[in-house]
Amino acid sequence: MIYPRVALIGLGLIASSMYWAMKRAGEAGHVTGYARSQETRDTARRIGLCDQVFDSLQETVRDADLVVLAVPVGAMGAVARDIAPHLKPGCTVTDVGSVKRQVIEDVGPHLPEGVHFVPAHPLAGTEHSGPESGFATLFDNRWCLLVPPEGSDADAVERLGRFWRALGSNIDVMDPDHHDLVLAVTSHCPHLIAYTMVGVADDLRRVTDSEVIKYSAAGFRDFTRIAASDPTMWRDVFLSNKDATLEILGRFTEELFALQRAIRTGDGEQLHAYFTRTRAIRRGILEAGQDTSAPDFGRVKVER
Ligand SMILES: NC(=O)c1ccc[n+]([C@@H]2O[C@H](COP(=O)([O-])OP(=O)(O)OC[C@H]3O[C@@H](n4cnc5c(N)ncnc54)[C@H](O)[C@@H]3O)[C@@H](O)[C@H]2O)c1
Ligand SMILES: O=C(O)C(=O)C[C@]1(C(=O)O)C=C[C@@H](O)C=C1
Repeated sequence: MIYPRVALIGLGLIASSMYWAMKRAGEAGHVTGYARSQETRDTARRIGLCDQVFDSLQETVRDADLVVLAVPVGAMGAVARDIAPHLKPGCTVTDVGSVKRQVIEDVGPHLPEGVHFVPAHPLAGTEHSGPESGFATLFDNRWCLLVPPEGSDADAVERLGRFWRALGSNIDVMDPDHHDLVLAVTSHCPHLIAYTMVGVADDLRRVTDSEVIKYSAAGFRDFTRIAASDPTMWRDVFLSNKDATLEILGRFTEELFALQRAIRTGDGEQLHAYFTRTRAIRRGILEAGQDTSAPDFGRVKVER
C-alpha cells in the first residue's frame, strides 16, 4: 500500500474517480471523504464512495498519510487553512487543481513544518461533475503532472508519482509557471473559446429559432460538450490563471484577425496553408500515442 490512509476533500468527478481507481489498483487501504454539502455526503454514503464519509474536515484528515484537495482552485486556500492544525506530521498534502502557481501560493503558507506539499494535476476529465460522475478508468494512459515547489522532499514526490502510476497515469514533473502557460494553451483557452461559441449560438437563437439545436453539427456539438463543464470550476480557473490566459488570448485574437482578413480578401492560399499546418498537430498527437478518446468518456456507461 503506497498510502495506507487517504483522505479525499471535495467528492466530485476527480476525487470519486481517484477512489474507484484506487480500489481497482488495490491501493485503497482506508479512504475517508468529506464534501461541503450534506447532499453530496449523503450521495457518497449511498453509492459507497469512500470507506468513511465524515461531516467535518478535521475528522477526515486525522491520521491520513495522503490528503487530496479536490475542490475548485479558488477554495483550496481556505480548505488548507482549516485542515492544517489536524494534519498528521510527515503526511503528504496534494491537490488536483487545474492551475498550479495560485494554488501553491494559497495552500503552501498554511501547512505546518514537517508536512509535505506536492501539487499535482491529472490531465483527464469530462464535462460532468459531482460524486456520481467518477469512474475507475478516467486516468488510464493520461498524464498526471507533478508540480513540486522548490525544496520539496524528493521521497514525497517519488511516492506520489508511484501512487498516480498505480491509478493508471503517466507522470511528468513540471515547473508551476510553465504548467500554467502550457495549460492555458491546451485546456483553459480552448474552454473559453467553446464557452464563447456556444454563447454566440445562444444569442442567435432568436434569429435561427431551434435550428441551432436541430442541425447541430459535430464541431458545434463538441463545443457544447466542453461548454457544459462546471461553471464554478472554470470561473476559478480563469481568475487564478489570469496572466497566462490573457497572454494566450492575445495571441489567439491576432491569429483570428489574420484568418478573418484572409477570408475577406479571398486569400485561399493562406487559409489552406494554415489548415495544413494545424492538421499536422492532430496527426502528431495520434502518432505520439496520446489517448484522444476523452470526449467519449462522459457518454458511455463505464464500470466503476
Ligand atoms: N473536471 C475536470 O475535467 C478536471 C480535470 C483535472 C483537474 N480538475 C480540478 O479538480 C478539482 C475538482 O474538480 P472536479 O471536476 O472534481 O469538480 P466537482 O465539481 O465534480 O467536485 C468538486 C467538489 O468540491 C466541493 N467543494 C466546492 N467548494 C468547496 C469548499 N469551499 N469546501 C469544500 N468542498 C468544496 C463540491 O461540493 C464538490 O463536491 C478542481 O480544482 C479542478 O480544477 C478538474
Ligand atoms: O475532457 C474534458 O472534458 C476536459 O476538459 C478535461 C480537461 C482538459 O482540458 O483536457 C479539463 C480540465 C483539466 O484541468 C484537465 C483536463
